[in-house]
Amino acid sequence: MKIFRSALLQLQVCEDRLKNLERAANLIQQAKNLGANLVALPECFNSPYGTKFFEEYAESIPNGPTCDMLSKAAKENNIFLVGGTFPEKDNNKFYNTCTVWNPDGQLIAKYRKMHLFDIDIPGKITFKESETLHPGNELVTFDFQGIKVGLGICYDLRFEELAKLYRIMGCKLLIYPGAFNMTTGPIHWELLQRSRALDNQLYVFGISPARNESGYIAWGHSQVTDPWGKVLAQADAKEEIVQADIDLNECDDVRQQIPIFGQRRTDIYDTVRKY
Ligand SMILES: NC(=O)CC(=O)C(=O)O
Repeated sequence: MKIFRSALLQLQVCEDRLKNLERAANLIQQAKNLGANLVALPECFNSPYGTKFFEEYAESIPNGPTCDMLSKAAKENNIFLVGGTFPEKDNNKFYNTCTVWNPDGQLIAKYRKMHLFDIDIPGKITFKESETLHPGNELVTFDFQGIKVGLGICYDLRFEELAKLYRIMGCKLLIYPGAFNMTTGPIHWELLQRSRALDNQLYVFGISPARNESGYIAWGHSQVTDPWGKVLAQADAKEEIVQADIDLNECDDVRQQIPIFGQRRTDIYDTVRKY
């Protein structure tokens, strides 16, 4: 499918897991009513974003209320659903994990955040995901009706090598559920997505929770960027659905007209996956 409608769900997340799931299910249905066939949720959509919440809200995959909701919503609405992220528990370890569901409600991909968000900007923000989480060690793609889609989560956006490897693997779309904050969001969120899109000549989706009022405050501004690096659609801070019609001919056009991928000097440098 070369042209399809996508919907990014900038969900308002609260401390009540079941309310978050209900609200997400409702927005998914609204997205379907708008004609979307690829729908994506934000990072940490079943819980507030914070190391003190991860263990309490963690579920094993594919068992648990969050997977149940995602599977049912994908099936009932006959859509591909990128289930944002939620804390995963596996063998007493915790991960920040994205699941993807097909229109039959089957789990078709699972990606664990590879680069944990450990930063310290004095007087602004200190965050250490590695206090409770383990990183994932695998790149993950899925097939959306003939299109290869690569997955990353939030801080992963900052690592160009990951995006480049997905390009090398043949991706035309990268999807990043993410929750940037009020310090890094205004300066980096849009720029990073445009950079990944431009460098790799592919579409990039960034899906944030809506702005909340306390704790870790999400920047919002969920965004769709095209392979020219142009922002096609962007949310403000509140809950909303960002809808965009994606034309993959744009990827082919930019790749043909500015053929940088084949012009890389891989005799001098390269980006290599080590497993
Ligand atoms: N929350 C993240 O993982 C990343 C982030 O906010 C940033 O890179 O800035």
